[in-house]
Amino acid sequence: MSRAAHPAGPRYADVLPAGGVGAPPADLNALDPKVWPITAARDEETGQLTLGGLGVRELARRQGTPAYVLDEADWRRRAQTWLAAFGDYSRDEPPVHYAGKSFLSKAVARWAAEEGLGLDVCSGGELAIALAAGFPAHRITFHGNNKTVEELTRALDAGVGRFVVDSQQEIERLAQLAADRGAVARVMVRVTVGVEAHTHEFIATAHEDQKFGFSLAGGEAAEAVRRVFKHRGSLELVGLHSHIGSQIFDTAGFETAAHRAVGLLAAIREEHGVALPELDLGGGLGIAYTSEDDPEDAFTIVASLKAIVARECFGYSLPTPRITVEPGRAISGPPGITLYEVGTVKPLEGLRTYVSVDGGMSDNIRTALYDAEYTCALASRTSEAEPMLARVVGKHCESGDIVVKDTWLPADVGPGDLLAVAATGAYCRSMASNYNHALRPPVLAVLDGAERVLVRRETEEDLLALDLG
Ligand SMILES: Cc1ncc(COP(=O)(O)O)c(C=O)c1O
Ligand SMILES: N[C@@H](CCCC[NH3+])C(=O)O
Repeated sequence: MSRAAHPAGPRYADVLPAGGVGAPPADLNALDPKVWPITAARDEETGQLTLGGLGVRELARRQGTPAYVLDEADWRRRAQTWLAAFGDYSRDEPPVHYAGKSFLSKAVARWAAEEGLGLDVCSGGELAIALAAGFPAHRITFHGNNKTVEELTRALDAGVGRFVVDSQQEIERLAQLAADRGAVARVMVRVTVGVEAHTHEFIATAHEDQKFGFSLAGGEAAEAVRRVFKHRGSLELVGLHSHIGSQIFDTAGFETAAHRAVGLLAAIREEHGVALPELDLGGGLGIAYTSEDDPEDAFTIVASLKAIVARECFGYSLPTPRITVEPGRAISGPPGITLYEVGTVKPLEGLRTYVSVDGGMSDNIRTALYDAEYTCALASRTSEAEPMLARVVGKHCESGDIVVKDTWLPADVGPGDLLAVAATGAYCRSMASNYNHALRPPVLAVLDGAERVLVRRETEEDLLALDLG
């Protein structure tokens, strides 16, 4: 082992593992395939991380840091896998709708279109990107608890395929807007199924005390269905929608959600004589942010969802509806990494070493917001230095500006080194901010040894252009 470059910093043997960090991995240079994109590898000669056949040193030299890098092959493979898990389906009604909130750009919308996915958007902005990319409108689902009249109008005019209605007011608004145009909007009713998903409070969405959906227990969901049926000329009810939260590993939550949603489907048939054709169980399928996470594969999840719904429907002698899902993170998360350059290293005696990078909470708010955990690796080279307990922090004026709370890095990490944080393809660029007037990093796609800028880096001119003085 080489000598540590920061002798004042804690050695792993001297400190208790903090905040869930386990013992250091046997090989700090290894890239766990569960966590890193499929094409991630170490260059044999230089030791640098390569992605899509490109070395990160050259990439950083050309494009600068911080930068989000997306492995296009991995993204597409995940989309294909989710669709394949469903077997046969109509191309006009794909069973998998990619949740664009996780990350959407025109190129990504085109990848989704080419792979045959549907697309879930939840704002006028996401809709605008999808339409600008030429995404087929009939494969778009429009979500949101407070869609504006302008957004609904635009979506109706564009021919959006499904509206997931989320309030009584919205049902009335949409019915009116559709009637004004002589159109019929295809609608799903979002049902709050009362499931306590085992995930962070801020990303759980099916317990009673939150803003999304119509409560099943309170009877609001049945009332919403009645209201939609009242507007038969302008609204067509195509199914029910349930989304229980994010980063979920345990299918028990989906099981309960399906049980309760199918109960409502049965009640609807009883009351209205209609068996609705579709049940959307939402997204939320977990991914491996660290080697400790063990997500099920898409085939296992889909088979289990299908079996649960079929069993529940059999119990009610109901025809089994078409099942749809809306994975965001499970498609876009693992293919993405963030590349940073180290600026300063500050060993704190007896505690840990703070490694400051050139980004932070403005490009990844998930650590501060959800206590999210990430995996980080020295990317510009390999190192045989001993492991040091590190916290990777950003450059913002905030002590909670943490990118990776606890990680083991080689003790010789220093200024100029590149660090890569894995699984940042979802909810990092899409939740990025300009805090401290930071310039949001670019999104680069890498494939077969070439990179393409999907979203360019912001410039000071961009900042100044918004500020009218
Ligand atoms: C309605 C809905 N569908 C799908 C998703 C996508 O979730 P995830 O990216 O965790 O799969 C979300 C976000 O949580 C959501 O709110
Ligand atoms: N943004 C969240 C997920 C919730 C978004 C959709 N309801 C995350 O990063 O995990």
